[in-house]
Amino acid sequence: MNEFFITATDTDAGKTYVARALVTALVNQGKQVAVYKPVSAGCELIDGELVNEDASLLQASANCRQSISQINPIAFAEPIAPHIAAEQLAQQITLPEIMAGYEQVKKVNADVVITEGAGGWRLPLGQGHYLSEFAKQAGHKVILVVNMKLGCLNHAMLTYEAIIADGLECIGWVANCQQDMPYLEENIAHLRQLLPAAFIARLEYCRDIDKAAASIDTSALV
Ligand SMILES: Nc1ncnc2c1ncn2[C@@H]1O[C@H](COP(=O)(O)OP(=O)(O)OP(=O)(O)O)[C@@H](O)[C@H]1O
Ligand SMILES: C[C@H](N)[C@H](N)CCCCCC(=O)O
Ligand SMILES: [Mg+2]
Repeated sequence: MNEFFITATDTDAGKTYVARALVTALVNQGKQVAVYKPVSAGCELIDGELVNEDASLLQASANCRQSISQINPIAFAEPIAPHIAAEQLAQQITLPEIMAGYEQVKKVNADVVITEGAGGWRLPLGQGHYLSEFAKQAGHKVILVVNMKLGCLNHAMLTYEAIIADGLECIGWVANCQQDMPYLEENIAHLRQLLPAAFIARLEYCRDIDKAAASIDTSALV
């Protein structure tokens, strides 16, 4: 089983978008693909269950018939930093809970599991822990989504450095070009030189996820 963790330069950078495109590309190659979104904040209450949009979108792209609660075991209603949402409810987000949720996902026996983080690499869980520790404990390979906008060079480099300093492998990065950026080509060219990871995709603004999927080079993932 191949296991990947999607992180990004920031929240709203395109992790879910890239994860959906990647899942779609792998499903189109005939793979069984499962998904995991361990922690979410920003949910709708549907039939008594907190449903996060990322989890629903990932569920719709994947092909392992997972429930929303299996995909996203830790969910908070408010769209805020998850550990603050937990604090407000006098709850704690713990790594064992996140690992236990992942054990359930592994039982699906998929060929590939794509996990989407929340926020950026160093997302706090509270009590001095971070979501990056889950990626490390689970031994995931990391894919970095760079939201192409002014300031992304610094964010991309710092994120890459933190992934490596944590002892994980960053196997690839995606340039997510969802907005106009002056000198976009130059910025991408510099990142290709600066980031020692495979350039997996350049994604333009596009609402058609199948088109985005077709732009992904999955060869670095095998
Ligand atoms: N290349 C793109 N083309 C069109 N829309 C995009 C693209 N990239 C991202 N978006 C849209 O931008 C918004 C933010 O992207 P997304 O939800 O994937 O970010 P995220 O990193 O997953 O955020 P979060 O930290 O909340 O999980 C979404 O509405 C998404 O559909
Ligand atoms: C609500 C938002 N869309 C994400 N789900 C959570 C982003 C948390 C970011 C925390 C931080 O690093 O400041
Ligand atoms: Mg997301």
